[in-house]
Amino acid sequence: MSRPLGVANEDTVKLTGAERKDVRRRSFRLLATLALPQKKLFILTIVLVLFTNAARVLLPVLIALTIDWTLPQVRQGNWASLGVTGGAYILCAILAGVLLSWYIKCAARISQAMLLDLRQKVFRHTQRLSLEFHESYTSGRIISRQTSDLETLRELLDQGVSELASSCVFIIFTLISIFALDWRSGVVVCIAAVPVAVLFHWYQSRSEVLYRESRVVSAKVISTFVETMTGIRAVKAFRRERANDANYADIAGAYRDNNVRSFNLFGVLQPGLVLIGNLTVAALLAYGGFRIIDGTLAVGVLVAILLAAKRVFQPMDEIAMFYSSLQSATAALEKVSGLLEEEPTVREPRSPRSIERVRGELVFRDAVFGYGDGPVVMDRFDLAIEAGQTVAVVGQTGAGKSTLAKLIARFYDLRSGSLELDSVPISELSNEELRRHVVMVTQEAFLFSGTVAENIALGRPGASLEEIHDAARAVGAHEFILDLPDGYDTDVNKRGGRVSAGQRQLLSFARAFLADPAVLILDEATSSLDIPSERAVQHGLQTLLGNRTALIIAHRLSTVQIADRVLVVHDGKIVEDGSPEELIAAEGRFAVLHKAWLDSLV
Ligand SMILES: Nc1ncnc2c1ncn2[C@@H]1O[C@H](COP(=O)(O)OP(=O)(O)OP(=O)(O)O)[C@@H](O)[C@H]1O
Repeated sequence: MSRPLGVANEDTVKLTGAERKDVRRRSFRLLATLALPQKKLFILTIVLVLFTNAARVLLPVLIALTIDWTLPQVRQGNWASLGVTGGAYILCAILAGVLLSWYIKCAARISQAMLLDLRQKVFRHTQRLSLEFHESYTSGRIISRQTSDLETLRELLDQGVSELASSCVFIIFTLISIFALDWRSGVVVCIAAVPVAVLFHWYQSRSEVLYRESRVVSAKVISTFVETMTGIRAVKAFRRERANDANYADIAGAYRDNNVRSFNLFGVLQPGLVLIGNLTVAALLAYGGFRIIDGTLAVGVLVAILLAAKRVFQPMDEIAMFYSSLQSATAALEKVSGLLEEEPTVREPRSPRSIERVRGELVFRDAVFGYGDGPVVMDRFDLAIEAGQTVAVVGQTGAGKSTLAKLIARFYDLRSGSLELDSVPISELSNEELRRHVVMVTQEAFLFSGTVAENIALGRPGASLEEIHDAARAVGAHEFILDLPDGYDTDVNKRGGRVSAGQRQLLSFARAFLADPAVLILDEATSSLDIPSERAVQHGLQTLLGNRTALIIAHRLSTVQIADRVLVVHDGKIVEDGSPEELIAAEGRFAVLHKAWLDSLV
């Protein structure tokens, strides 16, 4: 039987005994790592809970004392006894209030610190996970882990835990006080614990599956929403609105049904507890009444016992609520801990090597690669690219051009064989060093929120404004940047700051220029541009390439003209390799592509 590692069994609602044990163990381990740094505050909170509840429990005992001892004393003229019990009562009431307020503050500090820690852990960890993980685990799911699951945990930690601790201590103290007043009545209250335990067990076994299902369905609601909105252009282009509405209504309906079933279950638990509570008080009253007639119980004691018994069942309501949010939060914790258990497939080397003077020579040897467990995309691949060479990679769609680029950038690791940069396997370089030597400019030319200058500076954090301007000038982006509303300080996400696809491309060239890597990869980098814009960026491109090693993946053969060498890739293999002129003369695949391109220009 396989262990439900990471997010593997995330959508399974009914787990086997062993799976359930594993999932619970990792959830509580996570909770423990979050709680551990709050150790001192926890101890203080426990002490406060004990004292607050001791003060609260003393109140009905003091009432019993007043009825059975103080009143007869006052009748005999001893007014000082009233001062003693009255003063003690006021003192206990004030103490209970002050300690309660302190305790609430401590509990809130603990829960907020734990949540902050968890939120950061989830963010940091999901960022660290490899591309392979993100390609199968949709962003919608991650958003649901980060929002709805953490929100469920927040509800539990914010109110649930503190109320549970307080309620339990209160119940125990109250029970002790009942035993102290009259042990026989204490036994009656304890008997009532049997149906309470049966009811909780019934609720727990049914709600566990329901709450796990709730997490799965809630993640689906969020994922569907996020994916529809991210693909809103395609939705509109293909008129998917109506079909999406129906799909969303089904998923949201399933979530509603799940919630209704949870409420129905809770609707049995809560009134069940109230009923048991009322029956116990009635039993105590009947039993106590007979004993007053017998003369074996004082009236004041019975009043205090009844007050205390009512108070034993009062927090049951809160415990029921807590139990419900505990079940929900446990299901959420199962999912979040699963996500945190995932390991990046592309790992940092334990003892990284370093390249002293990087030249930019790339060598694939007997490289085998496939995505995840999928089919082999590159089989026993060999390729050597000299330092400083500009290599264009062409080939049909799906031939493996982008895969080649992504392997050099180490977005994925090879299944076997090696890929070396200046004779050092790239998997032995630290991520930081590899990113310094190899920069990839992608088609999307993603801009982060912030100013134009900040976006260029990403290429080399800490670069001066002068260096940023020089980089923009070098690739021909300076002029259009100056025309933006605030020049280099223009916010790229604000109205007026939005730039065209070609301008975005130039900004990413400037970023890469500033980074000054030894190896530059341009994956379809100019394909989103129209012919005039492409001409405009050609100059920038030439400057950018300079003397570095460059791998250009281009559908448009105009870019190929600036290459020293052309590789034609087919089915993950290099089928032609030579200078553009040689390949045209050889009349192979490249010559056909080249002719078709020339014809298209006419
Ligand atoms: N993330 C992925 N997961 C699984 N298979 C993938 C992934 N990306 C690409 N592939 C597969 O790998 C093969 C090579 O794809 P690749 O993207 O490298 O081709 P390409 O030559 O760049 O194509 P195009 O010119 O259309 O971008 C294809 O069969 C493709 O289906």
